[in-house]
Amino acid sequence: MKYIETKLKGCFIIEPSLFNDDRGLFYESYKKVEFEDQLGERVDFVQDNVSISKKGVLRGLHFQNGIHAQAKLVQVIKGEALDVVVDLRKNSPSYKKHFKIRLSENDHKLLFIPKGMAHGFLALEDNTVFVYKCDNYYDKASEAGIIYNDIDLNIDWVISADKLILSKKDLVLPTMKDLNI
Ligand SMILES: Cc1cn([C@H]2C[C@H](O)[C@@H](COP(=O)(O)OP(=O)(O)O[C@H]3O[C@@H](C)C(=O)[C@@H](O)[C@H]3O)O2)c(=O)[nH]c1=O
Repeated sequence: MKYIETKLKGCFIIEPSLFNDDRGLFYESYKKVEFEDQLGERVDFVQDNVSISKKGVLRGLHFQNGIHAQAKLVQVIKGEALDVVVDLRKNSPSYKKHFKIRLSENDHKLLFIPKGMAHGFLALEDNTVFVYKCDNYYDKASEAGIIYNDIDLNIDWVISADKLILSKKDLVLPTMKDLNI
């Protein structure tokens, strides 16, 4: 497995070693000892999530507040998604910067998102299956987010706004300015 740090410190792209044979494909998608060794920190995942999205569905940009903050290890096992991470760590050199990556069933890449980031993704195909591990439980009261089209972030979501499908909750998320970020 290859671990490549992104421009956001502590946020890694993971490229598994792929084993193709006559039957198909095998790869390890997560190996705790190697993962923690590469990251240089301990991460105890406690919850696994799956979401299935139609093409054009945008989920995000989400995070959980305070002690409920979550690090996430995300991947797409069917379809394709544009994954976006925003650095909200005030002391970080990449504070308020975002990183984008396409994750798909074809490249088998994963992304590790440390605590202190907002996360969202856009499904680029119907029935995109997004699978992720979290190191903290879902806590409804701690849910928070930033609106996907925040002017200061200026994220290029690659498809036009009229084709995006968002939840009612995500359509009314505040801006970074509203949140004093
Ligand atoms: C996230 C989550 C949701 N739910 C419930 C709440 C709600 O009724 C339903 C759908 O929730 P949401 O609309 O918040 O789901 P979704 O918009 O897919 O939320 C997710 O978005 C991506 C971008 C992330 O990074 C995740 O951490 C998470 O915030 O599922 C849980 O039971 N456990 C969970 O961990």
